[in-house]
Amino acid sequence: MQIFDYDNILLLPRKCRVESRSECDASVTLGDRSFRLPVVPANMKTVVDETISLWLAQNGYFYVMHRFDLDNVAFVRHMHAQGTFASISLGVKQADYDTVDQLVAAGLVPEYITIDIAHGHADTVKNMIGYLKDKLPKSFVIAGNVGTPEAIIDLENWGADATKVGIGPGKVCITKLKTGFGTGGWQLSALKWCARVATKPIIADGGIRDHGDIAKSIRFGASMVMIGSLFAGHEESPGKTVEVDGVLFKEYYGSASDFNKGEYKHVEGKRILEPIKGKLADTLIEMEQDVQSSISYAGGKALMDIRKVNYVTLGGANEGEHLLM
Ligand SMILES: NC(=O)C1=CN([C@@H]2O[C@H](COP(=O)(O)OP(=O)(O)OC[C@H]3O[C@@H](n4cnc5c(N)ncnc54)[C@H](OP(=O)(O)O)[C@@H]3O)[C@@H](O)[C@H]2O)C=CC1
Ligand SMILES: Nc1nc2c(ncn2[C@@H]2O[C@H](COP(=O)(O)O)[C@@H](O)[C@H]2O)c(=O)[nH]1
Repeated sequence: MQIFDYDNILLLPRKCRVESRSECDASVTLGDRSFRLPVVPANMKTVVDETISLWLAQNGYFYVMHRFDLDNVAFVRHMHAQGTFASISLGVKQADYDTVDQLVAAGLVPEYITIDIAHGHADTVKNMIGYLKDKLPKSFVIAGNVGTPEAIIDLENWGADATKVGIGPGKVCITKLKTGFGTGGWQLSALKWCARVATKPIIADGGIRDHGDIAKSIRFGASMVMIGSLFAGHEESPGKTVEVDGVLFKEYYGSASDFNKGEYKHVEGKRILEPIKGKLADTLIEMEQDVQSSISYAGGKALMDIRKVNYVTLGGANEGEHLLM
């Protein structure tokens, strides 16, 4: 198996089929909804909050609300009252089963539910998927995180409608250092490996550092990418604003960091500062334009045309050209 990451790959252009990049459609379908971009901000406390979730939903973007110190029932009710879809996260503990029961009792059906735990290839996830499919059969269930084809096959067989791939590639992840496991450093080829067996959408989660990495993820089998660090440093970002030598930053911490957990136990995340770079809406527009450019370089008009391109690997033993035959 070839091992590579975002920095070791470049996609190869095909003859252009548009006169303007505005003809290229960056939208993607997940479940029975279509979204402007194949990008979702990470379901982390320093990346999304209720206000950002509502704004994203109302402006044609997918979102996944985080699950920490949150009343999921009130959140779903609020989103539905605003006329938008509800997309929540759950864990696998008794409190999460209680949340499902409360949603059912209140007659609330979230359109999207993401089961979000560190080691998603687990019977606890199997049981939660089964519970959701029984109690909330109309909800679209995303399950993760995983990093192997075996896990993709199991999660799909257990009933997940989409899977999330990425164990430790994130900017505030320390899973690799603390446990010796994960896809950190080879996330893109792990995605390729997983995509070979997937029959349902994959969300590639973590490790995106540049907008071009979105197209690379699509090329290697993702339907969507989840991004934390590139979204954490905006004026509206929920993290605390910190001033260092006259420069403004936003704090960005891992969901498995002591900052999120409130205790130092099974810590697999850290806290960093991201420079503030303006408004979230502007970054999303720039991302859309960059994905449109990617589609045009792919010689296409639609997002999935990116899947048709060849690529080269740069540096290392795998260096060379890779042609689609
Ligand atoms: N994508 C990634 O690489 C990672 C992401 N995270 C994020 O951090 C947050 C917290 O995750 P998590 O700690 O799973 O959530 P929770 O604290 O809600 O734990 C979920 C359940 O899984 C158990 N659990 C957690 N890790 C493992 C493991 N390695 N093996 C067996 N059981 C495990 C926990 O029990 P117990 O704690 O008693 O073991 C608990 O019962 C999530 O948002 C997650 O996505 C965390 C680490 C890696
Ligand atoms: N190993 C850990 N992974 C974490 C933690 N908190 C979040 N995450 C994952 O990172 C991505 C975001 O990655 P980025 O490279 O875009 O910043 C996020 O979606 C989670 O999957 C953590 O504490 N430890």
